[in-house]
Amino acid sequence: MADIDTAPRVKRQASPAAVTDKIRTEPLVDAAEYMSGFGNSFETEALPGALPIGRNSPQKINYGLYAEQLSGSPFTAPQASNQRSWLYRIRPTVRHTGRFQKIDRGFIRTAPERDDSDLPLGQLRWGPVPIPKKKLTFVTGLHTITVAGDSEAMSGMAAHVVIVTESMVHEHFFNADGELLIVAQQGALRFRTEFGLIEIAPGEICVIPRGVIFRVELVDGPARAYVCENYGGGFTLPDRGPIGANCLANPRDFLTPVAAYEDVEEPCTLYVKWGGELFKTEVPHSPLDVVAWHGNYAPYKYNLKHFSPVGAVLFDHPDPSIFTVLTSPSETPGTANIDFVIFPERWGVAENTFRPPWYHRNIMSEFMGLVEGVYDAKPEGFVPGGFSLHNTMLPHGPDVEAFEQASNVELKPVKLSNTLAFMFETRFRQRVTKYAAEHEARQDDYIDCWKGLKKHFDPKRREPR
Ligand SMILES: O=C(O)Cc1cc(O)ccc1O
Ligand SMILES: [Fe+2]
Repeated sequence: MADIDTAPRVKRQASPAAVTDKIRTEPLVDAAEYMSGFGNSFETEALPGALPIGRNSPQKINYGLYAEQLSGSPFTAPQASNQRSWLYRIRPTVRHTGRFQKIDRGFIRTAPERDDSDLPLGQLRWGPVPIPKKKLTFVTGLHTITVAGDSEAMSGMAAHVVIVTESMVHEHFFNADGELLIVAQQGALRFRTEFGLIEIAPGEICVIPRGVIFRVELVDGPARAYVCENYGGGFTLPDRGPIGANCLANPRDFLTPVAAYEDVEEPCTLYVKWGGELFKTEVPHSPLDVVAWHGNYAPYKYNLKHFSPVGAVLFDHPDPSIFTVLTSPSETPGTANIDFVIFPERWGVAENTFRPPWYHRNIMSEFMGLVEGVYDAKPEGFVPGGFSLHNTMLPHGPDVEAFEQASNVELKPVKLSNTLAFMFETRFRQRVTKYAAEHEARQDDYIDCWKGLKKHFDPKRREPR
């Protein structure tokens, strides 16, 4: 039996999740509650009757709330990609921002800047970035590893590693440069957002759309996560083509929080990433004051255990696109701005097949991370919390050990267990930041993992068909 969480995940009775005196650092008693579905038009209210019925913007709103629209696509985007939500809140967001002050952006970088280092072109791999003793929040702990494309043109991405050792208290953040896909690797994270509460643990992901205000708290100790910042079209489910209506990531397994607000009159700092710079603004109250909302532009989470992989059931190794969880499309059909691809537990059954990834060169660039376990192409050196970069057109594939093993092993059905790797794959080159280039976790000897691949060529050798 696959180890699948069968407990109900969606509590349908939304209880008012209000906090009225101070900002919480403990989970709400009745912690996260979610609604199921991907890209739905959701509606949720933390106080009964807070949502106007049949209209968005009546003259007066129950409880004295303000109505505000948050647009995730141009007003006139085609129906299928049109995204917006209506938020009914204690104060409009314009009251949650004062004058902005530019501050040090730390290790955050944004395309298209070249954060020059002397690192020559090459296949690259890093061990895990250690979790230090010093205090790092979700904002100060963001370390950019690669940038790709052009955030000004709203295309491309950045790959970051975030290390969190401290909860944000009286601090909030929004990113105007892109949406954030967070892949929890070590330790759980609680996202208190304008739209409600999301908790993720290793093996789970969440997506915070561009512009959504949130703060991040620790749940059970320090945390490390990978973050894909998507400057382009919002992540969506890939078309399944001939696979049909089911498998891969199913819409019902995506969870969006129910409304939860706090009515807190205490000084708060709002950090904003805008145009590659970091700003802050101070206001005397919490911005997480949305009592009700409806719409299809909202954060969501997904447990990667619910991904149903489809693969080769007789022979050969399919392209990794078969394992796409989410895709950020570009204007060119079939050419993703980003594909978020996972390599989860699965069975290997293909006959007369070299089962690990083939040796290859790819026009797309591949940033990979490992949440847990072992990746079949790299049994050594690619460790949980680490990451690798195989850039546009750079050759790569299984290391010597994986090649020897897969070339000689008896091909019985084998369960690949204890493994969860992923890839942020983009159509753009990924530029390595100075921080990543100079980091001591970078494995200078990475390319030696292929050094032992020997010449086996023999013009007289024939394999049985
Ligand atoms: O390079 C990698 O390890 C990722 C990858 C996996 C796979 O099964 C096929 C192609 C590919 O790029
Ligand atoms: Fe690859």
